[in-house]
Amino acid sequence: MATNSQSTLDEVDKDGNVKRTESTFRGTVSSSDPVHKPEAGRYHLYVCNACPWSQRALIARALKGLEGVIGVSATHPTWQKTLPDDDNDHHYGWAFASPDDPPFVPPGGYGSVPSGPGAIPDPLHSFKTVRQIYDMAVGPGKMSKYTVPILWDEKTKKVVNNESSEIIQIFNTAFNDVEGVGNPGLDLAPQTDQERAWAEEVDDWLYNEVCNGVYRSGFAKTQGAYDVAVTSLFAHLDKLEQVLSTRRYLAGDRVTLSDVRVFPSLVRFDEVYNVYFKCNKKRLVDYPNILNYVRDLYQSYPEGFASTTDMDHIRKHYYTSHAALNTYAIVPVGPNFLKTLTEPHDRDRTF
Ligand SMILES: N[C@@H](CCC(=O)N[C@@H](CS)C(=O)NCC(=O)O)C(=O)O
Repeated sequence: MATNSQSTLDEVDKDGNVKRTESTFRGTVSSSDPVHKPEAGRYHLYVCNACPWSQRALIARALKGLEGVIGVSATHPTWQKTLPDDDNDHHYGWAFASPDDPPFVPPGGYGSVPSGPGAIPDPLHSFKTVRQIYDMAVGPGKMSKYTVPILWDEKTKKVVNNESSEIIQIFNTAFNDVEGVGNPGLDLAPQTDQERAWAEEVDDWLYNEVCNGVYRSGFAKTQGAYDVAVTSLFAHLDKLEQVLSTRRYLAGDRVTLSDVRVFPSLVRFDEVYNVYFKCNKKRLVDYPNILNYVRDLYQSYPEGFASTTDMDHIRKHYYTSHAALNTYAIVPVGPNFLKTLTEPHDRDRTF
């Protein structure tokens, strides 16, 4: 396993398999937590709109109506040098910008990328990079990776949690008694023991083989590692297609956290993973049930699923951030998947 990997791109074992390290901060917000109590205006969410794990947090925040209670900042989609004045530091990662700032030059030195309207600078500390957030929380040089999303506690100046699957659970439960929450009664958790067991199983294989499976395919550093990852990815997309032939949502008769977890990976598939990560055995549009499921979420819950889908940032980020994979930072034309998403679906008639 590569040590001190500074990005998922470099987290590979000796056989070229991607091995994602666990998230570091696993705290929670709760009235029974000794430190992080639920309060309006105390917590801030740092994201990149292009990042699927960040979009999970944005969807949960929007569905629960937490916009007035938890602020958000969104980085520029193109990675930058995070210590630009230090010639001995070679880390590239997330940097903040405002839509009026000059375009960023991608890491390979070619091209020029405007932030687009989706970038939101940091209002709390005017942080220039995500690296500075971690440096403030734990001190410089303590972290080897600087990932988003981050749930930040402004009162203690600490990172509460940087694991998307847990941030969405915090958003679902922690702030329901706080004034100003738009949708405190909405429960995104599975409701019965049976649904909970099923959700756990589905979440597990979807995370390993699909959501992370696209990265295991796209960042693999040997043919063998890629072959294993991509074969399993399509076997599990076939399985998802089957699952969605008998149920409208993943884990129950309404939207749950399982849908929140998988949607961001599916919505990126045809624009990015199919091309950039070499996941091109099939496209998402070749799976009728999956396609209509994504359309259903996008159209039926636009505040959660559509408003948080920033296809401009999605396309810009992947194609312009990794000099080793796309030196000249050319963004391919794409199939206009957003248009496909607005076309009619059959889910309400089928279920
Ligand atoms: N397990 C984390 C993964 C977060 C993650 O890998 N985020 C990516 C963005 S898509 C990141 O910030 N990568 C920075 C890097 O690899 O240097 C979660 O689900 O929250």
